[in-house]
Amino acid sequence: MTEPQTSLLNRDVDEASHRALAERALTYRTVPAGEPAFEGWIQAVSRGFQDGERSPEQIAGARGRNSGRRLTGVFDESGPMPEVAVGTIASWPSELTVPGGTIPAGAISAVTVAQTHRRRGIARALLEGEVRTVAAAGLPIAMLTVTESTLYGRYGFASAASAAILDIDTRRVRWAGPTPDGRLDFIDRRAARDVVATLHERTRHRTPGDIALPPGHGDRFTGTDPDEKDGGAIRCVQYRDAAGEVRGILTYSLAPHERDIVKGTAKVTILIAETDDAYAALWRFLLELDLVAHVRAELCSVDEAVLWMIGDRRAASVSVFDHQYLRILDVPAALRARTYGSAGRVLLRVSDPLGIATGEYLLTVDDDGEGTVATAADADTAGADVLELSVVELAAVYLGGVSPETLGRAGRLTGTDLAASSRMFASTIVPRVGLWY
Ligand SMILES: CC(=O)SCCNC(=O)CCNC(=O)[C@H](O)C(C)(C)COP(=O)(O)OP(=O)(O)OC[C@H]1O[C@@H](n2cnc3c(N)ncnc32)[C@H](O)[C@@H]1OP(=O)(O)O
Repeated sequence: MTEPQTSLLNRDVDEASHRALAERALTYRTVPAGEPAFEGWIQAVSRGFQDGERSPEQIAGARGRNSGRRLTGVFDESGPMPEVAVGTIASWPSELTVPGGTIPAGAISAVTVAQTHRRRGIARALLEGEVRTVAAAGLPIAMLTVTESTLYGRYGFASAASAAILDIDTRRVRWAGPTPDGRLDFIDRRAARDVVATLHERTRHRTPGDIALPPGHGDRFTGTDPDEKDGGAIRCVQYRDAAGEVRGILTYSLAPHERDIVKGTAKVTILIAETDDAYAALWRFLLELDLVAHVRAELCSVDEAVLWMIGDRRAASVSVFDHQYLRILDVPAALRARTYGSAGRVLLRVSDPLGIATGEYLLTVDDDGEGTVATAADADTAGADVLELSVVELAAVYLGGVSPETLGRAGRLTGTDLAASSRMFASTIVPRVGLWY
C-alpha cells in the first residue's frame, strides 16, 4: 500500500473538478515547485493575498519553501497573462494532535482566486477537488486556517480549536507566577530556528489541535528565510533549565510608540515552552521588558496560564477567534484516533453535503477512555445514545473545543443525552494550534 504521504504529493488533479473547470474553458493542473510554471503560481498567490509582485529572489525563496507541497493551479489560457494562475491551492501530508494521540491529516493552504475571476465557482472546484484528493490519499482528516470564517463550512469544515489574542498592559502587571531557577539568553536567529523546530516537535503531541511544523515554515518565526528583508527585527531568547537543557524559546519583535519611547509594544512571534519553568520565565521576561508598555500575543490558548500570573487579571484583554478548521473524511478512523473523557455508547448519525463521511457509526468507549467504532449495519445499536449531526458539527466537537450540549443549545445538532455525549467528547486540554499555515 502507498503511504498517504507519497500518495497525496504524487496525485493528479481530481477528475470531477477537472471536468467542472474544463466546462468553463479553464485548465486545472498541478504545478510542481521545481518547474518554471511555479513562478505564475506563486505570483497569483501573492496577488490573491493582496501582497506585491514577487522578485526573482523571493520566487527562489518561495520555491524552496513549497517543495514539500502539492501545488495546484487553475489557468485561463484566453487571458493576456495565461502563465499566471487565476486560482491556486496547496496541500501536504501532516499530523494532527488529538486528545490522547495523533492522526494523519492533509493540510490545505494558499487558496486564492483572481479578483477578475471571482464568484464563478473556481474556489469551490479547488476546495472540493482538494478535499476529495486528501480523502483518496487515505488521510482521514483535512485541515486549514482561514482568512474568513464564512468560507469553509460549505465544504464540511468547522473550527475545532479557537485562538486567543492576548493584549497585556505591562504597567498593570505584578508578577504572581513562579520564579524559575534556569537562565535566559539572547541567541542568534539561525540557532533559534533550530531550537524552534526541536521544541515544537517535542511539544506538539501535548495539545489537541497542534500539527507537525509545515514544510517551509522553519524560518518563519525567526525571520531567517534568505529572501526575508525585515528578519533582523526579530529577537530570540532561549530558556535553559538548571540542568543546562534548553526548554523554551521566545521570538518577538518591538514596535516603538510614535511619541513616547517608554510605551513600546512587544509582539510575540512564537513562544514554545517544554516545561512550566520555561513558560513562566519567558512570559515574565516579556512582561518586564524595558521601554515596553504592551505585549501582544496572537495565537494563544483560550486557557492560557499566564492570565493567572499577572496579579491584575484586567491587565490583559483577551479576544477569541476561530482558528484551526478540520474536515473529517473518515469517521471511524477519526473516532478511533482519540481517547475520550467518559465511558458510554453513542450512535452517531452523520450527514455530509459532499457525501464523503455520511453514515451511522457506533462509538463505544471503555472505562479507560479507549474507543472502538463500528458501522451501525455491523453492530447492535440497541440502548445506545444517539447523536444526530452533520460532518461540520462533528469536526467542531472532535477535539473537545466545544461540547455537543452547547451545539445542541445552538440548534446545530440533536441527541438523546447531550450531557453524556459532552462528557465523552470532553478534553482536559483546551485545543489550540500556535501557528498560521
Ligand atoms: C485555507 C486558506 O488558504 S484561507 C485563504 C482564502 N483566500 C483569501 O482570503 C484570498 C482572497 N479571496 C479569494 O481569493 C477568493 O475571494 C476566495 C478564494 C475566498 C473565493 O473564491 P471564488 O472563486 O470567488 O469562490 P466561489 O465562486 O467558488 O464561491 C464558492 C462559494 O463560496 C462563497 N463565497 C466566496 N467568497 C466568499 C466570501 N468572501 N464570503 C462568503 N462567501 C463566499 C460563494 O458565494 C459560493 O457559495 P455557494 O457555492 O455555497 O453558493
